[in-house]
Amino acid sequence: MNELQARTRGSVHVIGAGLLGASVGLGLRERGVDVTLEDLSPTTVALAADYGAGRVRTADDPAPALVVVATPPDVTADVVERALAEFPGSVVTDVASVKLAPFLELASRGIDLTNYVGSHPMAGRERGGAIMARADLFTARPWVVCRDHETPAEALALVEAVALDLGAVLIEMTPEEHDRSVGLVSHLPQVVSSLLAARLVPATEQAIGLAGAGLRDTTRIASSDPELWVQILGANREPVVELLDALAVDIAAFAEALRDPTRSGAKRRIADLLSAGNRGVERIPGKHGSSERFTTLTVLVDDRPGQIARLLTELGELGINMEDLRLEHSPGAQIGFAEIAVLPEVAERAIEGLAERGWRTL
Ligand SMILES: NC(=O)C1=CN([C@@H]2O[C@H](COP(=O)(O)OP(=O)(O)OC[C@H]3O[C@@H](n4cnc5c(N)ncnc54)[C@H](O)[C@@H]3O)[C@@H](O)[C@H]2O)C=CC1
Ligand SMILES: O=C(O)C(=O)Cc1ccc(O)cc1
Repeated sequence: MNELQARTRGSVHVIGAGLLGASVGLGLRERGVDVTLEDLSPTTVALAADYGAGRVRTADDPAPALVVVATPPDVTADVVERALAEFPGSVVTDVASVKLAPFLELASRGIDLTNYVGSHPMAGRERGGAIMARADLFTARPWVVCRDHETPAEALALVEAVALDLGAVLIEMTPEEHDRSVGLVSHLPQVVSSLLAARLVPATEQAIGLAGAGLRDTTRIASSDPELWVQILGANREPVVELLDALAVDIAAFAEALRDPTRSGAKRRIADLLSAGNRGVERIPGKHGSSERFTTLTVLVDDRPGQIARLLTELGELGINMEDLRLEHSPGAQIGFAEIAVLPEVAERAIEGLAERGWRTL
């Protein structure tokens, strides 16, 4: 086992040993953190323990330093309340996909929330369950932490230590900011993807047989668990309904323009909406060739064995860290393109260094 030094001090108790809970357990166990597991389902606890996500809590175990509540959103407030009562000296966090509803629910019950810090890792999979868990689920993914001014520094530090031990990138937000943001980047895409995929149900085999990457890209998350999403969307309905209403206006405008594209201004309206999409997609972090944070160099690569390996080695020798790589090559063509994303401040040095070594960049 790769026991890297853990930032997390003390033991962690996970309540809800499904996809998220077991993934937290697996990742922390890799760091040598003592993890105990609990679930309504004894089979889920046994499975998660068998996978190496932790062990069953015993009556002799001292209170954990941190409790991670990874149960469905509709029971999150209840489970957090119970954890705060059962472990009064422990910090309690949850990983539910919505942050305002559980917080307001807890606050309305008059519970002391000093030791509660809501959080949300922006990482998941289409299917839940311990069997789908992965130790690296959170690697390089944002992990939102919702503190308030009364959150003790040690409580915040403990939740942050767990997120960092799991390889995540910390982001602080208020519950309201969080829910608005995920409404746009996670909940609206889920609805659109599901509704789009639902159009395929009555389609002929012949039509479905023509499906390619475009349809796969836009419908991947339509395989998500409806039960979980009914809860998430219900708990974040205000921002999501607002976004859906705005999208419906755009869809109606698009259809109207397309109904008679010969009408004056119609083609421009269509082009404007499509190019707004181009600008939007370019803002997605990590999307190829797009991130504002990186400069993309296109390097011409001869279609000979070992060329890409040589290019990467030589970039390494130049001390250039590659942030992203995309290869483009048409079968049969004598040349390919390696699109390499680098930090803007090293782009010029990379171009010069590569030119000196005989590479052609566009
Ligand atoms: N699935 C995803 O992609 C993501 C989910 N989340 C959030 O993580 C939380 C868990 O989701 P998943 O791990 O996907 O679900 P899951 O269904 O894989 O696991 C949830 C587990 O909680 C257990 N459980 C339910 N009620 C309980 C209770 N009262 N006490 C103890 N255990 C209980 C269930 O038996 C189940 O094993 C949810 O709040 C969800 O919003 C956050 C990020 C991504
Ligand atoms: O598939 C994806 O793009 C995800 O990132 C999944 C996901 C689902 C629910 C969340 O609350 C957070 C992340």
